[in-house]
Amino acid sequence: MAKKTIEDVQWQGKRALVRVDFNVPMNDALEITDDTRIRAALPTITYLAGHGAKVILMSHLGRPKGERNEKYSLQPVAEHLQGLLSDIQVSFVDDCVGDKVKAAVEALRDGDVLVLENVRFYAGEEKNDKDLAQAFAELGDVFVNDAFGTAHRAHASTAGVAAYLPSVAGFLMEKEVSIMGEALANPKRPFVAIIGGAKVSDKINVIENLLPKVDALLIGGGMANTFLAVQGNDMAKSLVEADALDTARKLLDLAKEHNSRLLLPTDVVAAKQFAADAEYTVRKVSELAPDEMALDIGPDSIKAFQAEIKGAKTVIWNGPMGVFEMPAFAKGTFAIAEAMVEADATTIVGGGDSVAAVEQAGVAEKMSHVSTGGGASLEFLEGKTLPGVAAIEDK
Ligand SMILES: Nc1ncnc2c1ncn2[C@@H]1O[C@H](COP(=O)(O)OP(=O)(O)OP(=O)(O)O)[C@@H](O)[C@H]1O
Ligand SMILES: O=C(O)[C@H](O)COP(=O)(O)O
Repeated sequence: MAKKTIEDVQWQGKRALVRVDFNVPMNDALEITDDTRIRAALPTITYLAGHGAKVILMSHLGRPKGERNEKYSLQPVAEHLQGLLSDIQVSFVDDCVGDKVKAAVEALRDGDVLVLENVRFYAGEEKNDKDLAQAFAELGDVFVNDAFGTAHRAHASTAGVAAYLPSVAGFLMEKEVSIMGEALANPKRPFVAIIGGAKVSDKINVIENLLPKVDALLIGGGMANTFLAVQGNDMAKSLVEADALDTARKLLDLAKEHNSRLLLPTDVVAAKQFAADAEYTVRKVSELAPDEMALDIGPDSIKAFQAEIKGAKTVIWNGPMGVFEMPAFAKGTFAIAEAMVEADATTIVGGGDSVAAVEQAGVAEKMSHVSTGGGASLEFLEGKTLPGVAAIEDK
């Protein structure tokens, strides 16, 4: 990528102020239930420590609304990080600015790691407050942004601080932006995108941005119902967004305009109740009974989608094909994941439920890239410039 990275800096003895995205899920006992985001930051942390930097990590956790709240403390995350980094000394300080934090930074030896308390305990963080950004900047010599998952937020610790320090990307940020950026700007073809999830309205901009670029766009999940309704199918009790019918029509026209093939399901798995134990049956999309709803793509659609994926050289996927939380309606989603694993292609899974699905299927390691960003990867696929990326210096 055309941005400076941690490899462009001489680190020995310098203070690396690193924004990471340690916004990890936790249970009521404050145990981390998925540490993917912490592990994803390790290459940057070990590189910096290994090159003699004093490593100062800042992150948000949850949405504490500008107030200190122990439920959102990063202390358990710091402890978990120490468990992952047995050769490196990791300490924690229960604030993220001020004299106590400055003293903790002073006490660091080259190669040590310090985790600061949640930056969202200060209201200025989300307001991108200049004073807070400056207070962060005083803690480091160079700012490293490795928080791709938060790069769509213009906050004091993601964007504001970059005005006061030399700013470079960490390895995770570099990987996310270069793999997804390259796929969008210069894809190996055929380029196939698969979009699913509940609503068309959440993904309009993604579809608009992808249609001119892709060779084929496969649409599944609840959002496909709205397109199928526009095409004259009676979707019965299925989730259809009445407000998005015009939009769906325009997107179908846009596909024609760009000569991109837009594939919709031809059959679905239908049930009478939205329930895990509901009886289900396979129906052509034109043959739903009045009391049925479509909850997954059907076997013919799976075959058609798989054939597209099999022939592709680049595949990007965002959003499940059905209600994958219920095993009866998860086959379409898992079949897409399997097809991507088998394809001889660059395979990218962007954000949210599709990432959960590839993890459940145990195939995350077999994809070229699984993004650590939910909202951030969606905005990236929309073609937006992410403030956290824009703030990093160009090469
Ligand atoms: N046919 C369907 N009918 C109703 N709900 C559906 C259908 N297909 C998928 N869903 C639901 O859509 C939800 C996922 O939609 P969403 O748009 O949030 O996905 P996503 O792109 O992965 O988003 P996020 O990043 O917010 O997780 C899942 O909970 C799934 O059960
Ligand atoms: O989990 C995420 O998507 C990021 O950490 C950003 O969190 P936010 O939506 O609370 O800003």
